[in-house]
Amino acid sequence: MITIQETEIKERGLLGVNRARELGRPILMSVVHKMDTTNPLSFFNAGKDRYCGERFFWKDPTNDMVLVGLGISKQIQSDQAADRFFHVEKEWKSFLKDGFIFNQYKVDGVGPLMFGGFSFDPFKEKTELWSKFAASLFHIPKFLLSIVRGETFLTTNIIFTPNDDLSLYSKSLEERNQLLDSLRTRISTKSPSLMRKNEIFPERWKQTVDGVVKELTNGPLKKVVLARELRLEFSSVVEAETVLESLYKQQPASYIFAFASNGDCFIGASPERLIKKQGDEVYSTCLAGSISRGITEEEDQILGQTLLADQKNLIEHGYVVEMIKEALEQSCKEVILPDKPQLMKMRDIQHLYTPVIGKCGPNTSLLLLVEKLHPTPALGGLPKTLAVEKIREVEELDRGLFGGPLGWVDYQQNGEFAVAIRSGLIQEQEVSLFAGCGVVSDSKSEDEYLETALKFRPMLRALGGK
Ligand SMILES: C=C(O[C@H]1C=CC=C(C(=O)O)[C@@H]1O)C(=O)O
Ligand SMILES: [Mg+2]
Repeated sequence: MITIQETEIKERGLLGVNRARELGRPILMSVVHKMDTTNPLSFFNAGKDRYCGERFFWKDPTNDMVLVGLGISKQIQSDQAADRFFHVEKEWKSFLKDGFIFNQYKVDGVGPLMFGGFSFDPFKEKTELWSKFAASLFHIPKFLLSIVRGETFLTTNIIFTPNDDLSLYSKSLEERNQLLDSLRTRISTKSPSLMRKNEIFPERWKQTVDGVVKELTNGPLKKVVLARELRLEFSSVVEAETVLESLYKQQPASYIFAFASNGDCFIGASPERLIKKQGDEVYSTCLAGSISRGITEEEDQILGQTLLADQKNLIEHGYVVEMIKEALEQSCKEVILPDKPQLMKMRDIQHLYTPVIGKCGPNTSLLLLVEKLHPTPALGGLPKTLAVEKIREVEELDRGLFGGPLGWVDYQQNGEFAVAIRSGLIQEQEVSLFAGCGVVSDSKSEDEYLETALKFRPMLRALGGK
């Protein structure tokens, strides 16, 4: 329980009202409190009725940062393609300007923070599938639960407009108390049954892979990542909280995310970091090259060793390392990475993995780094622009947020973005799953097809399918 003094209500209410009137525009007031340990899934569930299409969830693989947002106090959204990263950053900074932030904790991920993502390719024609999400979409929640390295905080964001009066502050606190009172609410854990599985044109997809392979042998394209969709139909509405709970249990080493917008929910468990910024340090990940897990420990090790020595996968991985290193060297004083990949083992799949650390200036923009990196050749290809154009031309899928940068930025401009893969889009009784694979000149379309099937598995399991 958070106790509030009467004087705080009056003083802060007055501050907000006065400044909004003085400046003649909306003003943010953000208040941070420390809380007792709270289950993040219960917090997400507590928002089910009141904030249904206005929720997000984020957990990083180390469990250092869990974020749950309920309600929307401000939305930054645009379908404009040009300079989209710059525009989001500009709007974020102008939203923070002249606001009041009551935060005594020097911890990243608390206080005002925006969560959201960018579509994979804003120049690709948008289809009905992604109609509920703007191509650049960020939410600044009304209430943010942050669990940072084991400590729990609650941020309440209030927007004072010139027409508001003192009572806005106390109303917001009332709403918060109601929310905290409903934390114990349990949701039904009954999963709907999977009725139909529809692979979207698998044979045509393989032909597209074959066509791209032919082009790769003649250059200048070296790698193109091609993705496909699996559309699922269930016996009743699929609840994001049930899927989230399953992903949380089944994929502890992944980023777990859910992002609801206008009734649809983009959800997944991605192993891939795009970029994390903490002060003047940045961290990225090269992840590309895949093989299945073994049933026995021995088989698993043999598969891992096979992957580490496989030329096709080493080339596929090497392109990602080359590009990320080069992109970070443009913004960082120092970039450190091992000279050989190691293995990252997830529940269904193992990957070639090279971690990258960079030292940048304290004022380096996180979104500028996102712009430089996205898409890495793990999702786009090499050379970057040509590969994205090729995908736009030959891929039938509207990727939307799949494969794009998804994550958060706090008011100190720290934050983290994952590459939104191993993911799906929940649309009431139906769900689309997405998976891609790196196509290089040695690729065989049948193998790539099987690799994408493996990548559907984490989401399929979480949905109760096989
Ligand atoms: C594009 C995906 O995975 C990427 C990340 C790791 C390994 C990959 C690969 O081996 O092809 C992909 O580049 C996906 O999961 O949809
Ligand atoms: Mg691959």
